[in-house]
Amino acid sequence: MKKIKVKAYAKINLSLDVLGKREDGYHEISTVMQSIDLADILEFEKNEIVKVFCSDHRVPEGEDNLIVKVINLLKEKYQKKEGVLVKLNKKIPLAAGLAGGSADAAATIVALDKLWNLNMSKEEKKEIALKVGADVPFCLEGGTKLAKGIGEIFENLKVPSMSLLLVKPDIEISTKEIYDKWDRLNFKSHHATFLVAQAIQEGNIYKIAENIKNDLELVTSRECEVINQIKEELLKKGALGCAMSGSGPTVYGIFDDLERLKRAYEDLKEVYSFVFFSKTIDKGLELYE
Ligand SMILES: C[C@](O)(CO)[C@H](O)COP(=O)(O)OP(=O)(O)OC[C@H]1O[C@@H](n2ccc(N)nc2=O)[C@H](O)[C@@H]1O
Ligand SMILES: Nc1ncnc2c1ncn2[C@@H]1O[C@H](COP(=O)(O)OP(=O)(O)OP(=O)(O)O)[C@@H](O)[C@H]1O
Repeated sequence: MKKIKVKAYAKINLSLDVLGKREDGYHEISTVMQSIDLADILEFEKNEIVKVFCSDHRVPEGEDNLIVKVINLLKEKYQKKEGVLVKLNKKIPLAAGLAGGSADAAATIVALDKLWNLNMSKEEKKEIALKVGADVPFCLEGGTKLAKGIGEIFENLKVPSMSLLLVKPDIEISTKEIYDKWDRLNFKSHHATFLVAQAIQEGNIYKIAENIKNDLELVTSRECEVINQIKEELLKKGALGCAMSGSGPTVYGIFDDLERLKRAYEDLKEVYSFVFFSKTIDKGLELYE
């Protein structure tokens, strides 16, 4: 029986400017999105029924799972009667600001396109992706992108390779709540994206690290003081710069010295439940048939 295996990579936001609220409730943003070397592994196999098995029991296995959402959208669009078995080996922490569910959704689009011989165009894949979530179109493409709109209008960038330390405190964040609070709190954007994109174009990791900034950090760190604490610790331990990813709570630091990074990893893993040594990569998905 044909099986397809996909590695679905997480993302971080090297910048995130919130520019305003649209009529549909979504926010216009300007952000630099970056794939990182931290991935869920998914296996897809033809079957009569639809069933998702996940290694982490906190992940919903029914209709709320973004994988199931993609399967149902594709079944409807292409009038498919068959099902699929999906095994998800979850490595990307949940509700962490790292687009874990979105990466799984993107993986499902490319896997089912192959498994069900759908011959989807790039535009058709993107259309399904956007129906599932704002981060899913990025996860389909991956790499480094300047993203506008609600995060789906792209310009390619090429980032120099960077070593990162990710630290996630033990809290889970609702993206919707954080955007809602952004409106209520009336914060002003830092407009960091332009400077970060410029630094990337110059290939200058020091300038990138100096400028990384995420507007949503203003909201999340109000409730989770630990975010500022992690940032302070990362800087003290030699990070060139650090910021929160997405709606949080994961914080990452950029390092140019692997010895310092290793020491920071050893120290911080004694304190926080998820500490991960990662690096930037140039793709969002990897498919094995
Ligand atoms: C914070 C980021 O991760 C940064 O890349 C994204 O903007 C969020 O992307 P996502 O989690 O895929 O978002 P979705 O699942 O589509 O939306 C969750 C909720 O976040 C809010 N949302 C999301 C994206 C956006 N540009 N504006 C928003 O206001 C909406 O209230 C929406 O109901
Ligand atoms: N395949 C999936 N993997 C993880 N969570 C999923 C999945 N499908 C649905 N969910 C639900 O979505 C919630 C948010 O999960 P996810 O890990 O995608 O958040 P996130 O990384 O903060 O996303 P983003 O960065 O795109 O805002 C989870 O708490 C879970 O209930």
